[in-house]
Amino acid sequence: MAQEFEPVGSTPFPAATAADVLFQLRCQAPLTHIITNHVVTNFTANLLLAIGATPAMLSDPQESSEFQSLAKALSINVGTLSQSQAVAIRAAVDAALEAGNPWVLDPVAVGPLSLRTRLCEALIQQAPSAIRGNASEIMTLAGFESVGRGPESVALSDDAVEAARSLAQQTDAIVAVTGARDYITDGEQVLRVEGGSALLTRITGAGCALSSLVAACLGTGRAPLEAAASACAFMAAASEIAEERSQGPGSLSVALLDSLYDLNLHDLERLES
Ligand SMILES: Nc1ncnc2c1ncn2[C@@H]1O[C@H](COP(=O)(O)OP(=O)(O)O)[C@@H](O)[C@H]1O
Ligand SMILES: Cc1ncsc1CCOP(=O)(O)O
Ligand SMILES: [Mg+2]
Repeated sequence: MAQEFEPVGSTPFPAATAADVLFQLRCQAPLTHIITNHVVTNFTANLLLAIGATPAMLSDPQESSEFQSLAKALSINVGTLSQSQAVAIRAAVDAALEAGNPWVLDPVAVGPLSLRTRLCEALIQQAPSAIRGNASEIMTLAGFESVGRGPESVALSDDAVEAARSLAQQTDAIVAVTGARDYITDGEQVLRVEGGSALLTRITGAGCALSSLVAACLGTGRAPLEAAASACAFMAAASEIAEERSQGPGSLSVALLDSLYDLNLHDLERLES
């Protein structure tokens, strides 16, 4: 349920636009190449399939490069990065740019760890279409002061809006900073998605899967700001319904797949009330 809160400069994202992107997503089922961490691979693939996208998890450097001629979008996540995965990520991003495909970065736990931090700093110079992270990650990547605690945020998304805007201006990417409220910005306009379920923080992979859902929405060819905000709205609406149907984190993650499967305009409109 939406709260009485109007952060200066942000506007609520309309349900009707999200429903339109959902329709396009289901019509096109965009093939989305995902290089992600080994904690969330299965959950991410199931989540994309449930809503109607087509995930493909490939991580060999040569195949990652070749696959971009087939895929519509690429999702990169550094959650369990290794030196060899970094090679595949670089190959895939180069190929995505070559093919003209949109690509999304999820900078999991960027900051305290050098391998992923150096890679993320290099990747944001490579024209990502969107960057999705929690408040700590977005603040760190934007060069704002922040203390991270591994993959979990220690900051509020409400306090990371300026960092998100700054990062968007630095990179020309859409930046989505998520948390109790999600903010999605192109550096000027800031859209807001409210609602959802705090129980999402009690299962692993909600943020990672959301980043891949952003990539799938971008793969429809929709304008990146609307595509990224739509993915956030899908997760918020579906998790709100899933929480009502579940008893805790275990049943929530199953109920989330079910509610994404039959998500509709009516569900998305609940976020506005
Ligand atoms: N307190 C909360 N209430 C409702 N939804 C939340 C809350 N915290 C996070 N979420 C949602 O959980 C998903 C993952 O976001 P987040 O926790 O910020 O990412 P990460 O898992 O990368 O840390 C997003 O859809 C976000 O809106
Ligand atoms: C627990 C964990 N450890 C490394 S990656 C990862 C998953 C993080 O998932 P999310 O960022 O979606 O919470
Ligand atoms: Mg994360």
